[in-house]
Amino acid sequence: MTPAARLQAAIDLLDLIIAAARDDGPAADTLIARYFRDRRYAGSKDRRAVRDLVYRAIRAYGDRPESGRTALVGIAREDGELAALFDGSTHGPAPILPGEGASARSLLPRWIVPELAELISTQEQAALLDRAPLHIRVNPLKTTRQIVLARWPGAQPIAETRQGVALPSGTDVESDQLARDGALEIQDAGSQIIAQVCAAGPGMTVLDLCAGGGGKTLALAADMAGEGRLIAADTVRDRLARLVPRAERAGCAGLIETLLLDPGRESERLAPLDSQCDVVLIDAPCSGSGTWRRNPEARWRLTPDRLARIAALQARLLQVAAPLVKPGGRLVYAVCSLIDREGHDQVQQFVSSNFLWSPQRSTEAGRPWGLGTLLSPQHDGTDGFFFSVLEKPC
Ligand SMILES: C[S@@+](CC[C@H](N)C(=O)[O-])C[C@H]1O[C@@H](n2cnc3c(N)ncnc32)[C@H](O)[C@@H]1O
Repeated sequence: MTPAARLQAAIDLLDLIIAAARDDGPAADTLIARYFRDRRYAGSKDRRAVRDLVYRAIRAYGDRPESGRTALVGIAREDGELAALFDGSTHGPAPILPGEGASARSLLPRWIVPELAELISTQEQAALLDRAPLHIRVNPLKTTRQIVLARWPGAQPIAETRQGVALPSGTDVESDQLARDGALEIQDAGSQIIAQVCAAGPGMTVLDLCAGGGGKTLALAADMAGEGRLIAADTVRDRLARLVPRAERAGCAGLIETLLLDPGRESERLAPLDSQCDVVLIDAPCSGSGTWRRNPEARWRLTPDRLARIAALQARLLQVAAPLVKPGGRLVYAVCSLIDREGHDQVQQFVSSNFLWSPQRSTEAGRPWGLGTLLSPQHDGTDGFFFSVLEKPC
């Protein structure tokens, strides 16, 4: 492919990605893979160049661009070499017309900025799109942090985590024997801290209400050292199915029960756990604004309506979870988001109608924010999270 043809391919792909973001369609990576499956003439260099252009555009715009062309014309305005590729050649894009519309750069969707926690400075907002570090969690059921630290030059323990290790970016973790044996998992330090503040221990009954593929479930299982009852619940069968082989590899399958919930009827299925749980973790479905550095395209999918629906679900999940905690037990509420409506305000609202529950400060990590803690990429080197630990009255 000529450089101009690669640019046209990026424009076409961005059109598909923009439409999918608007209509809740497939993720950018899926669309890119499909696009090249149908274009076998594109070699690996072509694919890499097109993908780089697509992601450059995705990172450049917080608001969904009008089209692939307006997105790349916007970038071409700052990059003469790219502008020269709008050359009207056979497979290339038409020349840029004088006064042609171009998308305006922004880091975050404009409407979201006033929704972010006040603590998040403009610099921190920019850091939400920085490159994410590579963090792993060592599985103490299989190995030790010392062994893992010795495995890779440049590996560093992560402060505030018991089992976290930061690795140089690009380290091939997934094909390493330790990963294949379930001795480590790729997991952001923020997620590790949230699992830690649950303070799960041997012999406890623990419910992971939104367990998904089980990232935090596995960390809870390790803290329980294989003893007790750990229920991993979710409304999506495929996500829970992914947890099973991971738990087997991690050596904790015997501890974990999976429980598929019916959306809207969660309480019926969970009734046998009424007042039984030492810990309930709600790792709530959220906008994901704290993980936009890993998934920048998600900025184009979030709308005010969608945020309102997510916030309503989060409030309902707090109501579902509260009766399941035993007197003196803990409810841990977490979102990978820095939007107050999803974190700070949810807990405030919960405690105002459940005023005997007491918020606990259970880690030195992050900054106190309302009745919980905020973690952010710039301040803490983690993804962005809000979490709160609430103790049920005895
Ligand atoms: C933030 S993700 C969980 C990530 C997971 N805890 C981990 O650490 O890998 C939120 C999860 O909530 C689940 N979910 C959505 N609605 C739910 C509901 N009504 N009840 C329980 N889980 C729900 C989603 O399917 C999704 O897996």
